Amino acid sequence: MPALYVGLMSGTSLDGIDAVLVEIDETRTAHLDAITAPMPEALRGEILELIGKPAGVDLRRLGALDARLGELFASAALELLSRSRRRPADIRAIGSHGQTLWHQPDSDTPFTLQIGDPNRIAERTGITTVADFRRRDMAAGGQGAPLVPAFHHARFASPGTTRVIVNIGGMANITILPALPERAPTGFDTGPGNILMDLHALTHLGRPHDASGAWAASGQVDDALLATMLADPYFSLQPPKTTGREHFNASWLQAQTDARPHTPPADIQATLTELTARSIRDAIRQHAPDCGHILICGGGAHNLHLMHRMQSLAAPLPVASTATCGVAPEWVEGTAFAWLADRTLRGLPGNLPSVTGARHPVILGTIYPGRL
Ligand SMILES: Nc1ncnc2c1ncn2[C@@H]1O[C@H](COP(=O)(O)OP(=O)(O)OP(=O)(O)O)[C@@H](O)[C@H]1O
Ligand SMILES: CC(=O)N[C@H]1[C@@H]2OC[C@@H](O2)[C@@H](O)[C@@H]1O[C@H](C)C(=O)O
Repeated sequence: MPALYVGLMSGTSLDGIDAVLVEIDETRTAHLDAITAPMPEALRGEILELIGKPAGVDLRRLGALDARLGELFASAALELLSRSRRRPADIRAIGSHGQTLWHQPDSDTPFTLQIGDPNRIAERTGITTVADFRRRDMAAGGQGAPLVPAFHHARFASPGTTRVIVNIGGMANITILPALPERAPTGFDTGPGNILMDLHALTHLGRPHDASGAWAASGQVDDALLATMLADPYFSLQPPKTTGREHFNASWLQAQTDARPHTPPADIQATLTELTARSIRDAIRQHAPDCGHILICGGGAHNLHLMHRMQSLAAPLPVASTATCGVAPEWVEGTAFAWLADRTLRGLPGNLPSVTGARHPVILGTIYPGRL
């Protein structure tokens, strides 16, 4: 019997909350409807302030933010239901990723912190909510990310062809789906996705992103700057590996551009776009030399200049959007968290140890019951 789920995703770009209505049965996952609820500017500012000054966190603000984000996630789910004319009773569960505030998998005490109180989501919507997906994988020795590769495998694997799924959100991550179905998928974060381009566009254009990459397309790549950026040790680390705003952030960008004070802003944008495209291409070349097909998802799929650069760097390999395989690129992550919630409710593991480095597969997440 198919069941309906809602996937909620608020990613590292902080551009909004994706809420996706998904129908799942034994053999198929189909997304039926979706909305993006805007992230209120004040909340976005508070999140960035907390992430930017981790040593000076005010616990009262952190607690309040957790509660307010939970309410916002609940509102996004209810808005989606009202738009698609469904009642809470029609929905088996919500899978909520939460908002990552900090992710530190490689320290003495590894931890990852997502907020957006799931109790509030369950209480406001009355729907059973699954959340806190990353920490069990980390407790089992994994990176706690990326988690979407298991869904990529279920939805996009194509026996006979090695496919690479590339998510270009704030950060970028790849999933390698081997041609031989008996081989386990692999994957990792390749580095920055849109985050550095977004930061630079905000500073110089006053806009949250470089629409379609038009500004980057007007500039020239600064090869020396690109080489310095690519020399960042993260790019040569071997997987399993994950990264985030803790490393690739405004200070990182400032340090890079300070070293090249004469490079015009449009050229820096062209170079940042090239950094994203090159680091993804290099990761695919090194880790999936037999790749036959690249599929792109995440908001970066809407950056035409970035897509052209990916196509040109990967040629003759075909590079296409996941839309060509039936899932619009902006809804893949939300759909994945609905799928992961279904795995949890069915008592099935959601992590891939071959991706996260965990010692073994685990059932991910915590279940917050809906209304009686
Ligand atoms: N039309 C567009 N032109 C250029 N860039 C775009 C466009 N639409 C979306 N983007 C980019 O996509 C980003 C959002 O992508 P997405 O929602 O996949 O990220 P996320 O889920 O927040 O991040 P992550 O996957 O790292 O958690 C925006 O911040 C912007 O940079
Ligand atoms: C800690 C965290 O939130 N990581 C995100 C982030 O955004 C992209 C990349 O870095 C990926 O590792 C992960 O998200 C996706 C949804 C994942 O877990 O697959």
